[in-house]
Amino acid sequence: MVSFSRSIYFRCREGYRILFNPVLPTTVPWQSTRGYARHVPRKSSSKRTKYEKSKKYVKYSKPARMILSKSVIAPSDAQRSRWNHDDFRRQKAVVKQFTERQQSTPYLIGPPNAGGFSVLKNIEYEDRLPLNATVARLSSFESLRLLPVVRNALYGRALRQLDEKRPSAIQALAIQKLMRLPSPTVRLAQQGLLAKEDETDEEYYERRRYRKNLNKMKVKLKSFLLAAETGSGKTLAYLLPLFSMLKEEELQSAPAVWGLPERPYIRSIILVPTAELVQQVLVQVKDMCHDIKLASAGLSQESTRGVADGIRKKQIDILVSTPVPLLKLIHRTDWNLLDDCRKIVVDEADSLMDRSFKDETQEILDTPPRLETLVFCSATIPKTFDRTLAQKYPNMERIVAPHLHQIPRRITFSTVDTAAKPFFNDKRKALAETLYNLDRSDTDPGKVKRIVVFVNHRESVSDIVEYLNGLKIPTVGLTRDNSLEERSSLMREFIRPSPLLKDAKDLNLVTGSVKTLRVLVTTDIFSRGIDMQSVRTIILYDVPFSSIDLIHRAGRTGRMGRRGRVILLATKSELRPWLRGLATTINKGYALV
Ligand SMILES: Nc1ncnc2c1ncn2[C@@H]1O[C@H](COP(=O)(O)OP(=O)(O)OP(=O)(O)O)[C@@H](O)[C@H]1O
Repeated sequence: MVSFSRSIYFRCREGYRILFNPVLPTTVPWQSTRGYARHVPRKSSSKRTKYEKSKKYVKYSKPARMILSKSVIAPSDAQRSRWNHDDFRRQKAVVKQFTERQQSTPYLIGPPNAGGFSVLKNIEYEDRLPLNATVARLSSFESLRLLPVVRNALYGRALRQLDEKRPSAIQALAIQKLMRLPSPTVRLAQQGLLAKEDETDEEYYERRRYRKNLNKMKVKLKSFLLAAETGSGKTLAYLLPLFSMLKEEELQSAPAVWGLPERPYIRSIILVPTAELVQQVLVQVKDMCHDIKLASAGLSQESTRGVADGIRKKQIDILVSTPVPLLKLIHRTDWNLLDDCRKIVVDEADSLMDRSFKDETQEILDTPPRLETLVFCSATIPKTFDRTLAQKYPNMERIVAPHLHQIPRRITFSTVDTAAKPFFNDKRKALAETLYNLDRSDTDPGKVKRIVVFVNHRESVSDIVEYLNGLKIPTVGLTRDNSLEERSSLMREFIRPSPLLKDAKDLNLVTGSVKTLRVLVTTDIFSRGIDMQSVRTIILYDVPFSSIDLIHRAGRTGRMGRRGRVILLATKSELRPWLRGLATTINKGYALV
């Protein structure tokens, strides 16, 4: 094996070539090496793309890391003869030229030839919020501008099991930014333009006149994007400021702020993509709102018509909903149901703004006449989502956590080559063997080990469940075809802490061939947002369609500081060079693209 220290061209995703100059010689295949990279136009001018010919074409190099494949490190004679010796001189020049630009941390350019897998926006280090200074300063909830009633509910309800209650990075940054200015409604109250309990008739008419004029003025919408890695506490990052803002508005004015006291209203909405997430978020909202004294409700495709119609008659501070049922309700109502809605949170925003949901979500966002605060929240920023946001909300404030698009380093990622002996490309065999190994491993001693297996298509679920149960490995399957009750009861089981083995007789573990496992086989319906705290191992039975799916599926484990393990099963045809390098990329903590 030769030591490799020379420039090398890579064909990168967009079809351009990248000239990569390693700084250190490397001899180990798949080793990630540090160097400098720049785009290089194709030699033949007829083959150059419009962009390569344009003046905008960027010529400078950037610090970069690359996973080098075997053919690069141990090249064949034919490959070696193609290398141009001039490159070596050029490499020196490039490095010299860009030593001043070295301050930024090296980033991963992305797996070469990764096809459609890489779809995320590459976020430069400079665009990620610096963690150290700001977050160190905001290391306790007391240092954040939250109403005491909200902080008490947080300590007494959401984080009651924790001895040390500290905000996560995204929570500190989000609360600080969202609570920076009083909301327009609070400002109106401070100017005496909102109803008071004991106002005289003159005051009332005076105030209505002012308000009428103010209402005609367009409210300036403040929009935010909260983006942080999975399991980093984004739900509380938007809930705490939302509770605080709503309560602050209430405390500044009499109950009649929102119109006549008897009139129904919806003051804020949290949009989520699935009925399971409505349930999960609503449980947390209701739990805290019990102490904070705010009214909440939930709406999803599983809600009965009676529940939906009931929402029109209530005074609701926070409505948690999926887009389509809410839109149907808006259409069925002959007044503007969202007349008083001033705040909207779009959770899992990249999914709600993609092709399947975009029109419905946007229609809801355009309905409230006086929307003041709009918060998008996501663990991934795909390129298309980024373009939509830039187009629709150019003034949006982006709160991007430093580790976005990284799979947390406490998660160990490994790949099983199912082509190897003794599986011979039989994935089901490889899965069973992996499960037997996990059964014997010493993670979670004395407890039931919960394992989630993700597949790409729901048709495969029943097949795998049948196979594993045939081998006496206790397995359940879950797809959209199951009823909401079945889905909820399984979700509850996997969300709760793992039971002790001696208490788990009903799981059939005693008669099974494995003694500690409980396996769930499912599709992407379980991959977003669901907070499965006791799941330590995720098995990716199929290679996910894209880096987005990979991040969300892997993110069901290793949540909020816990450890986890992700195992990818890949057949020979799936195990392309970039996929081999993926484990190294992830385990070294590089951001995916
Ligand atoms: N400050 C905190 N300290 C400790 N645990 C916390 C804190 N904030 C939230 N958690 C817990 O962390 C877990 C993950 O939170 P959450 O579900 O909000 O993550 P997320 O970032 O929305 O993940 P995803 O992107 O997968 O939806 C939850 O169980 C939550 O209760």
